[in-house]
Amino acid sequence: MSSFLRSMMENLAPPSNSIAAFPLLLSFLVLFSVICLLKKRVLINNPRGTMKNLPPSPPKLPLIGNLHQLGLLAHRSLQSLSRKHGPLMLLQFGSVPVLVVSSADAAKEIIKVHDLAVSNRPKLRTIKRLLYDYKDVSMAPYGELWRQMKSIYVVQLLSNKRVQSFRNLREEETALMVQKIRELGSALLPVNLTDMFMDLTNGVLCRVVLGKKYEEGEGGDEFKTLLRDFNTLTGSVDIGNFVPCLGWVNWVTGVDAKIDRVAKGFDEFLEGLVEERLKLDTDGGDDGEGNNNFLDMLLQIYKDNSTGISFDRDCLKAQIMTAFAGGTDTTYTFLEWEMSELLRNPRVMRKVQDEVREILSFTGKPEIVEEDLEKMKYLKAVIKEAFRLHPPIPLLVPHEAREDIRVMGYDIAAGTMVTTNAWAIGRDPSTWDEPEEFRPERFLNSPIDFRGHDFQLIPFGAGRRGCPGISFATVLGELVLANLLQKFNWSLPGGAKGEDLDMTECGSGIVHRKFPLIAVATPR
Ligand code: HEM
Repeated sequence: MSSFLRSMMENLAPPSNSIAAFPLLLSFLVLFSVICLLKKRVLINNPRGTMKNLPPSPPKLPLIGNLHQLGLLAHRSLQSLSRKHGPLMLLQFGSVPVLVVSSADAAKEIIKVHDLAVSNRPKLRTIKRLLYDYKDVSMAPYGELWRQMKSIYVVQLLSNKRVQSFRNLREEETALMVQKIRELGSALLPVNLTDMFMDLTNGVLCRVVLGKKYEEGEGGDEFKTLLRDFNTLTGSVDIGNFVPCLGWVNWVTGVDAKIDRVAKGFDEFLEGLVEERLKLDTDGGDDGEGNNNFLDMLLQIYKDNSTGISFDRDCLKAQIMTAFAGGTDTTYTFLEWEMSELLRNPRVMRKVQDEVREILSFTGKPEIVEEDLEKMKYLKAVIKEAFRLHPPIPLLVPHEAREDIRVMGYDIAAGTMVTTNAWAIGRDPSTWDEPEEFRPERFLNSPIDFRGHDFQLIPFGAGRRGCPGISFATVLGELVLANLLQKFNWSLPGGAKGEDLDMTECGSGIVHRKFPLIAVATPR
């Protein structure tokens, strides 16, 4: 409370509990608040003599601003706030201004007009410690290091040609999962699809990124735990980022110690891998995947001085971490939601099964191969619809404005964090007819795609900082889904109906199912 207000109240306060002076006190308080608000507005609007038109904001608390309004599922809380305050809304997380983007038009204007200006990432304390001082491509500030790493990802590690080259590996890992499901199904045992998808994506990413799989007993368990902790830590809100004087909270709650343990555990693991690979190289050995893996490709660039690209060992390890962590949980979460929606919607399940089975019987082949996927139009529509309703990272990855910009008539200051609510955009009734319904037909005669050109569907983000793993993730998703639908009939345990399936969400960065997806597979 300001000394002015305090002294005014002291002067006005009657000696007894008399209420006689109350209306007068109230009038003064109202007048004082109005003066304060006007003064504040003039200060905000006119720091250098120029009027600023800020986006609407909900009221905030001292010190923490709007942080208390985030809730456990931030994408949902932000959606309800944006319904009140509009598709461009300015929140305050402690000392950090945060622009929340909740409509396709607003996202389009930001990416089409201001992509370069918002291509920074905010500096977050947990990320700094887990990702080698922001040396990985996903959280590096906009600049030379990011440009070089992103071009390695786009041109070398995840180019269409490279993604094609992982085809055998994808088919092998999918066949392994199908075999496990078949065994459970034949023994009339339910299948934990969440575990199956986690193992599958873990296996694929291990082979693609590291060149080999880590099974249980070979450090595989420890690796999985580290990865789970990594994703939980990077997705959680660290209040010290926004309210520096509360930075000690993570120390008291033990989160700091956990970050140190995970960072150290991963560094030891990655260091061991790099050493092992460098030694193999000297001995002229083979790593099992014919050097067609990210680690070997990155090592080649790391050692080769003629490419014009140079990075240190920490940077190398940071890229491996990102590819692995960025690719595994997102892809398994996407498979989990996709199958959940099919189990909840038997009509759609039958229709997509008919399509997959018909195409396979037409080709006369015993197994689905990737060329067949091209013909599966309804399956592709199912995947788009699942991405619309369940983008695995509902709030995408935050950006940061590098300079002052003007969006839809509002002034946004340099340093503002920019968060896009892809989840809310996918359910916006002004864009989508019956947005809460799982209706893949809406995509059948529509050119809308999720590759970053159609802003009403952006589960992978868009623009310069958009995800380079789109083809990698979708071709795997299509192959897995087509196999599961072709080879098995699916139902829920105990004869439960689709509408009984619990769809509760959980998690803050990557949002997955709260409860594992359990289903019964009947082999055909
Ligand atoms: C369903 C699967 C996936 C989803 C939904 C997804 C989603 C995203 C999103 C929302 C972003 C941030 C975009 C933005 O800032 O605007 C991102 C960035 C990124 N993703 Fe993915 N991703 C997936 C799979 C993958 C895979 C498989 C890889 C690599 C193996 C990958 C690597 C990356 C990288 C390196 C970035 C950082 C790009 C940058 O900052 O320039 N992602 N992803």
